[in-house]
Amino acid sequence: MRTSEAVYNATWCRRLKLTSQNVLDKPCPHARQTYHITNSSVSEMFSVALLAVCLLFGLLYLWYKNEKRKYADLDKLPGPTPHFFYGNALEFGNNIIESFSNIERLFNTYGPILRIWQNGIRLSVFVVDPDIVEYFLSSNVHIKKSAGYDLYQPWLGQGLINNTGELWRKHRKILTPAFHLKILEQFSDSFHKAGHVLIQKLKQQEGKDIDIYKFIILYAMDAICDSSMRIDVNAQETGDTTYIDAVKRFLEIYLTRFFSIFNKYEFFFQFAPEYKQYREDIEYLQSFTRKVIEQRKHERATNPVQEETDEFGRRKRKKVFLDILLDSNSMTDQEIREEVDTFMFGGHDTISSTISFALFELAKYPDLQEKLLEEIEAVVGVDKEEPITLRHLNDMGLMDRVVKEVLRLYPAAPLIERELEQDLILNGLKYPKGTTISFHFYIQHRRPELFPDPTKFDPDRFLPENVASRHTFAYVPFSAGPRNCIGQKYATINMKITIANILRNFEVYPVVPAHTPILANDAVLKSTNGLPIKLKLR
Ligand code: HEM
Repeated sequence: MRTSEAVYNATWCRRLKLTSQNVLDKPCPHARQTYHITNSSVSEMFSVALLAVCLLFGLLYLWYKNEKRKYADLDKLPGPTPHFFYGNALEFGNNIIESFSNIERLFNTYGPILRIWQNGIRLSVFVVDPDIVEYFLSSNVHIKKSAGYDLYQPWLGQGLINNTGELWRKHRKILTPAFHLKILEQFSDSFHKAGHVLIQKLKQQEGKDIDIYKFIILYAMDAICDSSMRIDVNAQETGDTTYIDAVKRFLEIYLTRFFSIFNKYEFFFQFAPEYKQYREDIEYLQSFTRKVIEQRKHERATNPVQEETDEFGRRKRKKVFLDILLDSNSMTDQEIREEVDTFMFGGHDTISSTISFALFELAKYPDLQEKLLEEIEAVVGVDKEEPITLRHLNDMGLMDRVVKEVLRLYPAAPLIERELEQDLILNGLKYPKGTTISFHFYIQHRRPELFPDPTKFDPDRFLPENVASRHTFAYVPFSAGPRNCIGQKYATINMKITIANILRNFEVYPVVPAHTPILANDAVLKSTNGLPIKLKLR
């Protein structure tokens, strides 16, 4: 026994009228008692802790079972065997090429509607069945985007692509007039102006193997900035790809995070090696937009007249997209910045990808090119400088079918998602609130049941008689229903004018040996190994 303890016990024994002799000669009852109290409190504490842990695990287990039970019906859908913790998250691979081809494999294995456990307790339904696609996309209730869209937020904030509910309704209402045909009509000037530079740049590439995407993306930057914000960024002249590169890196990380188990959470992702660059890119992209807005505000303040002339049409131009936001008076500076970022994102990459795929496909079909040229010349005339108007485009049936067929084979937005905000019963299955519905347009557009001989490039699929016999929701490159693409008309006009201008100036050839694109989805469908073609001046 230690001295201090003996003194302590002796004191207590005196108080209890025992002699120190008794205390010190015999085993002291208090000393024993003290020892026993310590021992039992540790074991008691241990038991309580154990009980608490068991209880916690028990509760977690019950919660896990309960969460899983919500999906009892949907779990009956075909799909790969899930792991209890990470579900089917490992099915997608580690990069955008793997995830793209793995999704195709899943549909080939399990059919047009399958279930994927995102983790142990959250389930997604993947669909390429037009009936189910119609049910969800045409709904006014199921308009909420899935949690995956939150990954856009660091860049796009609460812009139109991300937001939902009342905020979405308010912004959609403010923005819709910006895409009125009257406004779009003026945009053809911008497409011609930027297109003129594109043709000059392409002339310097005559006879060479070129990746056409690299030229079109700079063109699209000039076109979107001029048409919707009336700002000259001169991307084609300067060859400055800083903005484009930052978008590319952001989107690649976006899709990798989308399918990752941990990195989709900022808490984990902040430790990833690419995090610093990611943050710098976002800062660059947002400061670019802030500058554009400030520039426009300054111009409006110094030159309040809303009508301008330009070197091409000398037309009087009215409000553009950014003016409508600035005039709305019901949006904060941050909301305006987020919508401009959203339009920059929606407006340049999708269009560039589609125009590039169109030229890549047309290069393989010289007869089709000739027919298109005949159509263009019959409608617009043989003068290559004659601007193509919306009225001209209305008379170009073949061009319309070609662009539609390109978007069938290469839908620029190949995957979109919704998250259910309430329970529903569909085809006898309960879809609980929180279920993610994934629509895979790339796979759907290549289903042989919907498009026979699906890999064949055949614009005649869009002849009226062929369209009439198809499900209305078999072909949905711009989505459909209340949350369809607000930029659909803008995109179509831009793409048709650009393709027509290139065909008026060049014959397009494939490279030798033939090139097979390796496709991937980084939110926009891309060829990861480029889209090489050859041009010959007409
Ligand atoms: C080939 C070109 C394009 C394709 C294939 C395309 C496709 C789509 C698709 C499929 C959606 C639905 C997204 C979803 O539900 O998650 C969408 C939405 C959207 N698109 Fe496009 N898009 C294109 C061009 C454009 C352009 C040029 C702009 C803007 C100038 C634009 C702006 C938007 C916006 C803001 C939304 C969100 C609409 C909303 O939720 O209310 N898009 N687009």
